[in-house]
Amino acid sequence: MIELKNIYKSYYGNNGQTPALTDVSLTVDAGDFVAVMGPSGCGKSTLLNVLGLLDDVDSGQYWFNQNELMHLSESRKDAFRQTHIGFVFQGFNLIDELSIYENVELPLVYAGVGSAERRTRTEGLLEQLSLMHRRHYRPTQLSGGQQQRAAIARAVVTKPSLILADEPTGNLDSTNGDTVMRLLTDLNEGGATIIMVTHSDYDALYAHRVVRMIDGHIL
Ligand SMILES: Nc1ncnc2c1ncn2[C@@H]1O[C@H](COP(=O)(O)OP(=O)(O)OP(=O)(O)O)[C@@H](O)[C@H]1O
Repeated sequence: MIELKNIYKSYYGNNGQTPALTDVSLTVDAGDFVAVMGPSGCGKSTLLNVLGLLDDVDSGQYWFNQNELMHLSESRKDAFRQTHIGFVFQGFNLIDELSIYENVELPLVYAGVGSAERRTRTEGLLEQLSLMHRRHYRPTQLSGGQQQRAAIARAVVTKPSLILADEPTGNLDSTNGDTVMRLLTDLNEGGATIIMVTHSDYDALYAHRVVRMIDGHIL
């Protein structure tokens, strides 16, 4: 499903060049559940951003179902991301001005899904994640676990084939963390491919395999 070939990526700024990924190659099959682990600064988030088409690379190829993506125009990358990829960010990235319902529904609005279907899917997920009773609340009025569940609902409401999760339990206690990991497991069993960055050996047990990084390399 996914093949990264010889990816190099540096950040360029006032402090000169900072290499973040050095000759990274990675193959992920459809239906896999991969945990990416490694010390702080080794390039995990950069790798996830590259996989999510949020970051350009200096060189290398990104194949997704036989299509090379790095050469696409920005608008085609946007369209690809909307259709195929769901992101779960560490800091939730929910929009404070919108209700939980509106946050979860938003990707469907962008995708041009009709209102009846939007409602069915949004309510279905909110129900499944025990958030229906909080659907009119703003994100800041929810607990950390509820916010993370809402962020996952938003990430998966378009039924993406690839879910990218950056430390999805990072801000949660163990009970909420388990709920989130079980939810990711359910989505994986439903056919979604998952790539998850984590510092937690416990969370990595939910994955089928662990990819270890150090200094911008995959070991
Ligand atoms: N915007 C940026 N500008 C310059 N350097 C950056 C930028 N973002 C990341 N880096 C550098 O790139 C390297 C990889 O960073 P990255 O965030 O991918 O690491 P990480 O493994 O996700 O770390 P952590 O576990 O602490 O989140 C680090 O050396 C970091 O300092």
